[in-house]
Amino acid sequence: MTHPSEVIAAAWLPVVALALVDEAGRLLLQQRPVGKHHGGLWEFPGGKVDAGESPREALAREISEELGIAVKPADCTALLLAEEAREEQRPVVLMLYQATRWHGSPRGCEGQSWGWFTREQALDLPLAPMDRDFVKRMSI
Ligand SMILES: Nc1nc2c([nH]c(=O)n2[C@@H]2O[C@H](COP(=O)(O)OP(=O)(O)OP(=O)(O)O)[C@@H](O)[C@H]2O)c(=O)[nH]1
Repeated sequence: MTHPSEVIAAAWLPVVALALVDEAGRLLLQQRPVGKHHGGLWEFPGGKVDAGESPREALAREISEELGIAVKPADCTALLLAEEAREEQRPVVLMLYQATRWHGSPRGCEGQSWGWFTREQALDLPLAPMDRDFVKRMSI
């Protein structure tokens, strides 16, 4: 029998993203590769939740793959939620978490541009739509 969670996953795409906040209150943002959905726009690091993963497990995996740093799932706090329709594809449901603790120094493991930005600097970037909404709603 099909489990209800499989039916849900077939109808929408669960994506997690992490707002890493440094001691100065800046946010880590990275640029999406050109040619992909939202190519060239800036976003929080993260990605799709794989089958069998919890959102926080997916975050820890994606952050390690993309930035080469270790974040403990328990240090990621759920923050905000947004949803975006896509033509001919499942809508994305983006879950934003926040962390102020990690191990290691971030680097662009996938060749992406990235940096630390104040809220105002972030809002001056060409952000992905849901990410712009998140930064506006954040109280850092
Ligand atoms: N990781 C991430 N994805 C975001 C953000 N905002 C946002 O709209 N998305 C969208 O969420 C979807 C899934 O993200 P992803 O990073 O796994 O996408 P991808 O195309 O790189 O997947 P792939 O690694 O399987 O090729 C993409 O359509 C992406 O544009 C964000 O802040 N972080």
